Amino acid sequence: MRVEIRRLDPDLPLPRYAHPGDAGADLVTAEDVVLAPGERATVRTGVAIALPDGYAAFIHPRSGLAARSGLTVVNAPGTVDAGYRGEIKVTLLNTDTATPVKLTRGDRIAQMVVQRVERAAFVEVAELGDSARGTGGFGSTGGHAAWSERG
Ligand SMILES: O=c1ccn([C@H]2C[C@H](O)[C@@H](COP(=O)(O)OP(=O)(O)OP(=O)(O)O)O2)c(=O)[nH]1
Ligand SMILES: [Mg+2]
Repeated sequence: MRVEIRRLDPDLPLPRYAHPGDAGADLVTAEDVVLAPGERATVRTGVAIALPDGYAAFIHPRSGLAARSGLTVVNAPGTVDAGYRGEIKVTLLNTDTATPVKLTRGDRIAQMVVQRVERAAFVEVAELGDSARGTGGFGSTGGHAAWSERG
């Protein structure tokens, strides 16, 4: 699909899918930033997009950075609305307890997945229809061994 994009920073690359078939296009940071352990920062990506109605873009962490450095996206997945024309930004968090994460302008920091989204018409009713799950949630089907240690 065609998505209009504006480069707000002429020296930075556009979001790019690393391989055919990839769901996420990598976003880069427009800023140099060092995140101390536990620190977060909202960084600019140097791009703005115009998604068609009925679509949204979701900003996800990159697994390699998460696994190797503990870098994540605080509000993952971040939601970019179809109507948003501002610069796309990413709120990063260094979840590591000991090591700072150093990011250099142009580093790929997150990935953006463009998806079709429904617009719901919320219809108020007195009773909801039955379902197999009912109101069970939050571990109702069983949990993890570690849960018992937490009582
Ligand atoms: O990771 C993100 C999340 C959001 N946005 C932009 C695009 C999105 O359309 C807009 C609003 O995002 P959201 O609705 O999540 O934030 P909010 O705190 O509810 O702000 P608002 O009151 O502006 O909706 O901010 C980003 O650039 N990056
Ligand atoms: Mg909002």
